[in-house]
Amino acid sequence: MVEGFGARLRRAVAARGPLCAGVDPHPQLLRAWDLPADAGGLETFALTATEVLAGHVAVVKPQSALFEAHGAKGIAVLERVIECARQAGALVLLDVKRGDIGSTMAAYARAYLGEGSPLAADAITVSPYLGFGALEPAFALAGETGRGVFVLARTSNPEGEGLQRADSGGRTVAQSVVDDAAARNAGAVPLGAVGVVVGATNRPGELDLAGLNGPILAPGFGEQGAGAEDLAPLFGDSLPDVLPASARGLLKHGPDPAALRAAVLRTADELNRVLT
Ligand SMILES: O=C(O)c1cc(=O)[nH]c(=O)n1[C@@H]1O[C@H](COP(=O)(O)O)[C@@H](O)[C@H]1O
Repeated sequence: MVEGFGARLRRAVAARGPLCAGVDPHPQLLRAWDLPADAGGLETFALTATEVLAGHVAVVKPQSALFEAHGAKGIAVLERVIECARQAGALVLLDVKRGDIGSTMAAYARAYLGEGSPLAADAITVSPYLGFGALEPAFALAGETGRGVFVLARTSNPEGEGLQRADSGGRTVAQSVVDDAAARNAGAVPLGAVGVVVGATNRPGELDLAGLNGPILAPGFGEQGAGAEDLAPLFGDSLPDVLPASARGLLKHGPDPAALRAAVLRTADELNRVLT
């Protein structure tokens, strides 16, 4: 039987700490690294960043859109980033935010979670807007292959509030996503494979995460304004399952690999101090 994603993630976090390093090759960052904003620049940027970051963190999160923007060449670089991160011992959470009707979702699942697919990662981000149940093919394939799925619940951006805090039968939409994920994770040991995304920029007390039994991706840490000290008030007892994610806050320290390495080590230390 394959080892579940929850167990794989627990092991990685125990060894390296909870920081999730984003590999987001924004054109502005390429320019700041003195690279052309083309596929060649993308390749140098993404592989340099991944080689440095993936040796020190449990999870690397490449942002797919920033590779897709370069067409087929960008996708080829993304495949190499996934491989490079894996070689360096990190789990790869591919940030693709997919979500579709079930039959199409099955195709997305095969692309990103299927054994042998060139773009298969250890986990992906998905959007529940077509219904939590429409994501079932991704949950099923992730379960079979020891991979994970992170469902957007309460995102880090200010525009998410109206939709995610709307009433859904006496609870917020965001809480209903958390509850559906909890139902999917019930009984999993040590941790289920269905995670949720809850931005680190959110206010404490909005969500009940106690029964989730799954990982929580917390982007917004770093460049979007949340700091290590915000995590305990926001996540309380769920803190051990939180993966604080930062991309630009780390990547802006390149292109010097030593400076980038120092930044990721500093951030990981800061988190360890607050979280332990
Ligand atoms: O799913 C995500 O990763 C995500 C969800 C969310 O609520 N907010 C959010 O910022 N993200 C992603 O996390 C990354 C944040 O990047 P930085 O703001 O540069 O640290 C980007 O790749 C976003 O697309």
